[in-house]
Amino acid sequence: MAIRLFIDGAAGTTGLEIRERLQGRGEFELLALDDAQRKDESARRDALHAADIAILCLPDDAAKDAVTLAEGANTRIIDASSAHRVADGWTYGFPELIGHAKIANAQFVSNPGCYPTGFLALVVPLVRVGLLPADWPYTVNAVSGYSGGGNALIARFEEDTDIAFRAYGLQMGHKHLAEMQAYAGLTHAPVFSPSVIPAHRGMVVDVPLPLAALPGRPSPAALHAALAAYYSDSPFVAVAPLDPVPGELLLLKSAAPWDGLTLHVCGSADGAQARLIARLDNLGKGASGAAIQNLNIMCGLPETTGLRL
Ligand SMILES: NC(=O)C1=CN([C@@H]2O[C@H](COP(=O)(O)OP(=O)(O)OC[C@H]3O[C@@H](n4cnc5c(N)ncnc54)[C@H](OP(=O)(O)O)[C@@H]3O)[C@@H](O)[C@H]2O)C=CC1
Ligand SMILES: CC(=O)N[C@@H](CCC(=O)OP(=O)(O)O)C(=O)O
Repeated sequence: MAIRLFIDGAAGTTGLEIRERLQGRGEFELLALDDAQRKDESARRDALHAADIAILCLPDDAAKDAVTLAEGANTRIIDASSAHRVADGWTYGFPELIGHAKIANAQFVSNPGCYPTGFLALVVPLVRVGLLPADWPYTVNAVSGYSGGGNALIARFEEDTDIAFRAYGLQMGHKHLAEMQAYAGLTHAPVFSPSVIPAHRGMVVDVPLPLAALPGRPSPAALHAALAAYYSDSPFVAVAPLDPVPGELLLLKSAAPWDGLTLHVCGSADGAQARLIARLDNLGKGASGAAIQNLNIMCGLPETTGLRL
């Protein structure tokens, strides 16, 4: 029997990409609400109760409401919003870091944020093996395609084509800080500089490291070897070769949807400095691709999404 799936927020940016990834997936029966009903509480409650699994692609407040509406049903929930990332009773849906078994058995799974996906993929394995300290004040510089801000930011960038670069998070309180700190087990929240470029999708997350000032002075080669070993079996995460250090990394405006995540260790010749850099699609491994990966794991299906990795 097909697994009944309800996407609450199916008309939004993340929901739409999830639906696209599910095309041709006969294991799932999609419960859909038409435009007149998609924000109707009683129709949403009915769909949330009828579904085996619901994926929430909603603003945070609406995602919390959806969880309340689903009360009394055994529906398993994947929440793409940031409402439950560090909440009790929720499993953080980052299989490569949390473990597949926890996600397979969870009722409530919270999809990671797009920026934390890059940051945590780079830092967690290295903190775990003691190559990077948990009490270092890390910095994170990142750029995102404008689809990262959903329909509202897409409309803004498509209407105002004069914007060449948008720095934000300037009050230092970005909503992704909590999950970055919590899942890396850091003493201090990182200093986070997010920004948006006039491309629809794509993301670069850059963690600069003054290696010579770190305890034990880890070498770029040691960082690279640890990441390569950690992700050696991952279908989603690739670690680029250490040598040669690329002259440049590009995000292309024409980039196609992509569910992979590529990690780079760029070290200076004397080993005194390095930049850990993650490249991903904010709508792929950063959102919709990760939701499908979690859905597959929760249903005991192969975890890959069918999209290029
Ligand atoms: N875009 C991205 O790259 C990423 C997004 N996310 C998260 O995923 C979630 C969805 O984001 P995204 O798809 O980008 O946002 P969008 O704004 O593109 O889509 C949100 C959708 O939710 C609908 N919606 C809003 N309120 C309600 C409600 N009360 N009941 C039912 N539907 C409602 C909206 O409808 P309407 O437009 O008519 O109001 C819209 O269709 C957010 O929490 C976001 O932070 C996470 C990782 C990356
Ligand atoms: C470019 C842009 O605006 N990006 C979003 C993050 C997108 C994301 O990861 O969504 P969550 O809200 O679910 O964490 C932001 O910075 O708020």
